[in-house]
Amino acid sequence: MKGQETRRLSDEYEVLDILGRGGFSIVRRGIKKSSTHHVAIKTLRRLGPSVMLPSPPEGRKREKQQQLHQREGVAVSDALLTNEILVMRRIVEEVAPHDNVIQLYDVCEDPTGDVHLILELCSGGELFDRIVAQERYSEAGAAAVVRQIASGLEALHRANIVHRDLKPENCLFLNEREDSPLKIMDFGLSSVEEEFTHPVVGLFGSIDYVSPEALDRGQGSIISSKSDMWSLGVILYILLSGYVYMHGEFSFYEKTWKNISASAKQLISGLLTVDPDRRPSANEILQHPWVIGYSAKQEQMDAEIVSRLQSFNARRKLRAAAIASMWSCSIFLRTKKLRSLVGTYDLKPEELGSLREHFQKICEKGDNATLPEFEEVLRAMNLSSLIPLAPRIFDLFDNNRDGTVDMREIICGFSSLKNSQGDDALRLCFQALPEDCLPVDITEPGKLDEIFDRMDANSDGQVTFDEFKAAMQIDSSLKDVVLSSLRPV
Ligand SMILES: Nc1ncnc2c1ncn2[C@@H]1O[C@H](COP(=O)(O)OP(=O)(O)OP(=O)(O)O)[C@@H](O)[C@H]1O
Ligand SMILES: [Ca+2]
Repeated sequence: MKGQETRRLSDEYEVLDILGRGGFSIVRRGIKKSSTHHVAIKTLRRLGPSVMLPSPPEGRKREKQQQLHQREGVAVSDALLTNEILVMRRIVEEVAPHDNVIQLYDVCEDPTGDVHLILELCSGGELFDRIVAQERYSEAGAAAVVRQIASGLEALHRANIVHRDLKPENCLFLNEREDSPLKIMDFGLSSVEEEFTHPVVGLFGSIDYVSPEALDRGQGSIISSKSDMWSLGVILYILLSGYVYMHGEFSFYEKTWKNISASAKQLISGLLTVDPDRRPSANEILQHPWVIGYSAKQEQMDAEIVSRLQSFNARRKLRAAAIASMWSCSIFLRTKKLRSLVGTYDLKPEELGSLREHFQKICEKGDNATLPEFEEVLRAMNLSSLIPLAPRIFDLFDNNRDGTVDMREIICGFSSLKNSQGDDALRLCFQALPEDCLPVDITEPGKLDEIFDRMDANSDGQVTFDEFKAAMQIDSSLKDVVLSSLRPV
């Protein structure tokens, strides 16, 4: 990684298509202009003035602590962002390059405060996607996966970095080749063992893979590198059975596990040991006979396990898609701001339809509009009273600060303006979105209700803060919704 000075992303990189979205980030493909090297660009948005990319080796610890403490009063999204950058920098200094840890090439910071992490591009897909697509799947194949994750963890743990959100979605293959390295990524929730980590960081993370000591926030529960080993145990449990591991319900049910080698079961039992001190370390399991491949079976896994794994993966993806749609919740929150700008500007359904048409006609590049294009749409619709406000409205919707807005979001915003009830607004949001950008089932009758019911634990038709918090802990992806709502607009 080179110099720390603030440089604009667009000077050095050409930004291409979207690879994925996170809670308050967007990841896009990019090309380094000077070398045509392909990269992934993860853009994180921050509040307030630009701070603290550099950190000199001497007295680094104290300085970082101060920086974090100083920022304690700021938004959650900011604390997480700061954390991710600190951890990535530590990886650059003490871990990289490593075959199984995502590499950070560079950091760019825009004058607006947005930070772009220039990362190694992983184009080989997610861990489980590849496993279920394989024609042959054996214990030996699963062992190769565990070996790679353990090897990455060993290097991270040696640098005192705890990932804290290890899950299959955060393991990507570098390329399409069969022998592609598997990379651990997404350090947004990670921590450095001997350093201060903003407590808010611990609020998030996927409950399915989290260790008992991380779950129990009581006194004396210390999150250490052993917490990652638990998560690896859960991943392995799923890899070899196709069953989701439930806390406290851990068994090697006779029928499912009868063909799995004793050595693999012994490893799982070790990793899923409640007492972290008795749980093996990454370094230790790298010597384990099953992990090195010595005692891992070569035979094709039972068809039943493979098909269960496939359906687990499908369900997981569907859930992720539904939750990604909930991300549109943020549209609702933004609508409030829009209302404060333009009042209850009532657009009739026909007008909404024509807004969409105009956008489609005028926007050159698919769904995204520039400010002049947006103004042109307003003029075409005889909404000239809104033109003086156009830059501010535009700004409200320009999530990633790239000078364009997604016209679908603007339509959603306007369509929900007159409906002050959140529920209705949300429903409208989904209706206004073109069908092809929604997960298939979200428009099904009852689907949205289901999502709300899930959050509304006492069924009084309202989601209290406590219910919301509980839902967030059960389903970490809900943090997307929260974070988007905290995102500055
Ligand atoms: N280096 C990369 N190469 C290819 N795709 C990537 C890369 N980094 C991230 N992605 C894609 O972008 C998505 C979001 O990235 P990431 O998980 O880092 O964001 P996040 O904000 O931490 O998300 P979350 O915490 O919600 O999982 C990933 O699921 C993945 O599909
Ligand atoms: Ca992620």
